[in-house]
Amino acid sequence: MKVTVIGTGYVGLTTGASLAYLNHEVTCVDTDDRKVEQLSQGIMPFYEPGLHELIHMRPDHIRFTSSAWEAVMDADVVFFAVGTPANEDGSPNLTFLFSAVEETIGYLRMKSKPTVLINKSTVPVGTGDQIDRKVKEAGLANRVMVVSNPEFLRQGRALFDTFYPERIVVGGEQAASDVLETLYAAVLNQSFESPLLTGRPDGYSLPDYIRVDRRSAELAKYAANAFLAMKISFINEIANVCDRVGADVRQVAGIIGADPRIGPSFLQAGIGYGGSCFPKDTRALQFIADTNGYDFKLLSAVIEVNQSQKFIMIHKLYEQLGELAGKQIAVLGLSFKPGTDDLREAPSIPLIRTLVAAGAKVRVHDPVAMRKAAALLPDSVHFAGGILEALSQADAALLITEWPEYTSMDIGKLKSVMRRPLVIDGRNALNVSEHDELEYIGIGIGMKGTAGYVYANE
Ligand SMILES: NC(=O)C1=CN([C@@H]2O[C@H](COP(=O)(O)OP(=O)(O)OC[C@H]3O[C@@H](n4cnc5c(N)ncnc54)[C@H](O)[C@@H]3O)[C@@H](O)[C@H]2O)C=CC1
Ligand SMILES: O=C(O)[C@H]1O[C@H](OP(=O)(O)OP(=O)(O)OC[C@H]2O[C@@H](n3ccc(=O)[nH]c3=O)[C@H](O)[C@@H]2O)[C@H](O)[C@@H](O)[C@@H]1O
Repeated sequence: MKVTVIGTGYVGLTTGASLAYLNHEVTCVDTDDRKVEQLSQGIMPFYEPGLHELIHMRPDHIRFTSSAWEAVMDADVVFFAVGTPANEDGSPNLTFLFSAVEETIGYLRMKSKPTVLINKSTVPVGTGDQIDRKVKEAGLANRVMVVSNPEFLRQGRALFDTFYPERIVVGGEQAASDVLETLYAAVLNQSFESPLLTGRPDGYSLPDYIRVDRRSAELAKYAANAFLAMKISFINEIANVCDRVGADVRQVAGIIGADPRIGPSFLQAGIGYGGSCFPKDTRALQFIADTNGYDFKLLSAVIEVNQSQKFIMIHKLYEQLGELAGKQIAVLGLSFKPGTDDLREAPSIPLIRTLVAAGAKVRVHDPVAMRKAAALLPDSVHFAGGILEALSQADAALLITEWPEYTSMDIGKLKSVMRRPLVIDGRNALNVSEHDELEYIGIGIGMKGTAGYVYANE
């Protein structure tokens, strides 16, 4: 099929690259000329494992342009995958989406070929209906259909999630979802050769193709993210109780997660969720509920817990060091999670700003996100060329992102360069043994000193 993807961010580029790999003819459009120029030269605008290689596997099936005109005129389907960032009040900003929609509809007026408009951006319920109304007002109802096709990929695992999804959700009329079933046929019946080194996961079963109405598809996207965010805030609250009563949240999570009604995933306690989606989508759902006359109390608590959770690291640091002024602090990890250089809503940024404001000398390290972080952090922050340089002479180290480089660190070496061997692990990710003699503090696991774990009330 001839596919046009509008927006070449994490979602658009992943969608375009994977459909090109599956032998569709893909044109990716972006208003950012610099991005288009880079992509045309084979340079990735962001870090996503395997994406660069995937695009190079089908160079004849994918092209990049900043002009939507030709791409839309030729297309069987047009994806919208532009950003829907949060406004000040939490509502999603739909300016980019409607600008792309208006432009596309303008071109569709001059085209007789049937076209399906597929919205992949995360949008409030009713947005698809609004697009549909615009299509009808333009007199295109007989040849243009509008569907919602929410995206569930995770950054850092975008290709894996795209080739091996649990479900593909399509909201819209039957004829349009039939077109998408053909478009995604290779994924739905897994009739492609895996482009990923990992291959098809053991025990993987074919994805469900879920046909629903457009509004349910739109709401399901927010509901999925809100539920996952709720699991994280829940386990973080349990972790905070663990710290006070002398229990280990890792053990508690293991026990509750063994119940299939709860499930083991998204029960990793730490300093909370970040990224471009959970924070924005939870606020958006709260806004949607609110403006429709419903006070979503549970969701408000999820958001509130997450906002304070990151600062638990600072409290723990004060407890240990008393005063932060003049102290040297190493920060390991800047991106909002491993496998990405994305810093949107990354807890590292407010944490580092707080440390600097308290007078601490901060050295940071991240395997991929340092270049992007430079623009967001105070000038006094030192960007270390390596992990040991970051830790050198540190009074304490904060582990913010659980990159494998950090979790596999040689503890002996780490201790040998630090002034005080104090590590606060915001992800409970370090494997610290009895003999390490590290002052190790996690989230909801007490403090490990030479006398074993010590809890707040002991
Ligand atoms: N990042 C993620 O992991 C996921 C994101 N989503 C949703 O997908 C949507 C896109 O997210 P990302 O890919 O992260 O966004 P992004 O911010 O990485 O990329 C959006 C792209 O759209 C381009 N753009 C904006 N207006 C345009 C226009 N009128 N015409 C052409 N290009 C235009 C921008 O220049 C940018 O390159 C959002 O609604 C997000 O909530 C959904 C699932 C996963
Ligand atoms: O709508 C989106 O954009 C996407 O949002 C998330 O994906 P992503 O933000 O890439 O990352 P996750 O792996 O879900 O992690 C989000 C945050 O939660 C944190 N997290 C995750 C799991 C956990 O147990 N504990 C925890 O603190 C991570 O550190 C990270 O900061 C969802 O997992 C995707 O399904 C969804 O498509």
